[in-house]
Amino acid sequence: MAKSGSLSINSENIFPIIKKWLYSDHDIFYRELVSNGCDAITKLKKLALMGEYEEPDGVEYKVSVTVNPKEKTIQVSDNGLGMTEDEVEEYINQIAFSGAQDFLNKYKDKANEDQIIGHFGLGFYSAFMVADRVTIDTLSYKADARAVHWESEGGTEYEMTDGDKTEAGTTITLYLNDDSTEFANEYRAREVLEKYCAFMPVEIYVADETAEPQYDTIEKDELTDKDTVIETIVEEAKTEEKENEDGTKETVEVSPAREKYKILRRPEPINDIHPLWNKHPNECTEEEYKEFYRKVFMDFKEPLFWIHLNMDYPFNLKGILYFPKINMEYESIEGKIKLYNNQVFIADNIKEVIPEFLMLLKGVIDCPDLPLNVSRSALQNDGFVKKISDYITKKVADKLSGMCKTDRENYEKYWDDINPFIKFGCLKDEKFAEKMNDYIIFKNLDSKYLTLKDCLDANKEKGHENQVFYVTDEKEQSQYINMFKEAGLDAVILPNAIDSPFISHLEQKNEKVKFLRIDADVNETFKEKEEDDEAAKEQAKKDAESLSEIFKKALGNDKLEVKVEKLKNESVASMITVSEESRRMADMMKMYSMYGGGADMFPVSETLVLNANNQLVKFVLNHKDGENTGKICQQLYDLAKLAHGSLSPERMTKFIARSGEIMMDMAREEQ
Ligand SMILES: Nc1ncnc2c1ncn2[C@@H]1O[C@H](COP(=O)(O)OP(=O)(O)OP(=O)(O)O)[C@@H](O)[C@H]1O
Repeated sequence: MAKSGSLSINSENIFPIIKKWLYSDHDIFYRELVSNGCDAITKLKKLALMGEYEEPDGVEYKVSVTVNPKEKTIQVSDNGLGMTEDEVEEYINQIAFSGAQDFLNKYKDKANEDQIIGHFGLGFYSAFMVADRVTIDTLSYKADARAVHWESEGGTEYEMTDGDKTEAGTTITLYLNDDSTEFANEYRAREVLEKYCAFMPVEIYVADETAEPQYDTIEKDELTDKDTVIETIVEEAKTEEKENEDGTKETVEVSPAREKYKILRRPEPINDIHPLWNKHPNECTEEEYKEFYRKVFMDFKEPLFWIHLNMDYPFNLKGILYFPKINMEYESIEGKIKLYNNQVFIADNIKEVIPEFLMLLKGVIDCPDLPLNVSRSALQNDGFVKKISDYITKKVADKLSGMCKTDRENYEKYWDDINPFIKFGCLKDEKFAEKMNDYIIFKNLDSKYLTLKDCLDANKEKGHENQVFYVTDEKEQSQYINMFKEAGLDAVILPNAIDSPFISHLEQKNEKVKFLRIDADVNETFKEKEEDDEAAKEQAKKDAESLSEIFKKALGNDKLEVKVEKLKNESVASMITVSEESRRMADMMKMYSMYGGGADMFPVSETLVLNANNQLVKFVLNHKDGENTGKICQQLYDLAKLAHGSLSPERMTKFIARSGEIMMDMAREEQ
């Protein structure tokens, strides 16, 4: 048999396009060739099961990748079903080629963002991305099949002759082009194969033909039939001289003579052919889940918990989603969901399949039914893909709500870590929000966890119907927290950036409910009852106007909002309140300003609240033009500001100088 032909229909341009188009990740040729080898083995195993093929005794199915950096070659060998001459003609010369051509016709004009997921569908011809010359040596499993040798340079012309393969299977040899020699490096090969093939269903071995052989020494009883013994090492018995009671000496054996073997290092497959996600959840242990997580994500912090997805109908989907432990202060939250198709890695974080908010998790999803040889935008509009995404969302919500109902203790324990994720999910996905509605909890000032209803009920009792008070920063808002506690009021702690949009979302859903930061206003409970006496009211009004004037003048700020209240707690002189609306608006602008908007367009409107019951405030009112009045006003304003967070550097410098002066005055008085 000798046959040559041209693959060319009008193919001159095709291979340059393949090379260029896939330039960014042409390492996928490894995946394509190795997965073809796995497929060939899986098919042969099926034939054997059906009785159409008799397996040779002791057959070990495997795909071997052998690199040779000196010759710049790569061989991918399998002992699968192989191909007859007719099959090479059909599958390689016609189908594979037309497959490659189809693929290009469809996608060559598309921009990068419309990339085909994982470039499925290119198959065997991806070899030409990295090789100038490719050969196939194959022998079909069929009884009287003849071995075939196929070769092609540049991928457009081929030659077929008799081959010399004697065992069923296929060996593909790539003669790498000068740009791609890196792939003949064993470590590079391992890196690529570990990325794409880590869970393929047939054992994959990698070796460098040119590397020096490596050896191990094993005990005699560890030897198996598969080992190649290089040398038998005889360790002589160890003896010791021992003195008997009667003073005579004797030599005793402490360890017997031993035989050991020096063997060729046993090859280890690079993959795990039984990934944990394929096991039934009932059969997996906690340690197995953790081990799998460490191995796949190289994250040595333990995950909080996980969800094992296992579905056969109406579509096939398996996977494990982990909730990672997040250190909010130092890390941005960035998850990783690896997508597989029948144990073949496709890509990370494909947002068309996995709901965006789930991208914060880490996990693996294997879905053989996914139409992956289509473009991303087509995937996005695919009803089936939407169903998959909905299923995953539902499973996550079920797990969380189930935990809240039956394992509340752990749910609370994890809440601080998982709540940003849940809140993000509620904002992004209406269905998820609905399912999670009753399982959103809030940590209060006593570190207890309450539902929204609990908070509303408690506040209603205290006369604050439909209001929820919250703290965003326990240090900055400590003055207010203390006042709240003294008054027997409660607030919830919402420290994360996501909380601000989340509470707006809750307010939209529960129309009457209003969230107020603890410093948004002076709470009615802190104030003395208003006087009934008209004259007293009139006087209070006048005093307030007068105080406002004095402070504005002393602080040189006409626009300052001043409010005078009679607080029950006389020791409080001044405090700052910040209007809820303007603060939220400013927070939002701050968030947008990261994307180029102006943060200063919406200044936060703050009010200086003075306590008319406080002695210092009274002093100011009665000593409008006093020598120290200005200083006292400034100091009271700065103190209020300090209790509310911090001063600007400039203001802080003045504050320290002024405090010094005040103490100096006190010292002088004592003299
Ligand atoms: N190692 C192999 N052993 C046996 N047959 C093979 C082997 N490699 C390829 N083939 C045959 O050649 C055909 C074409 O291969 P190719 O990789 O181009 O596409 P595919 O595997 O069918 O599809 P895709 O890779 O796009 O999922 C295969 O369907 C298979 O029949």
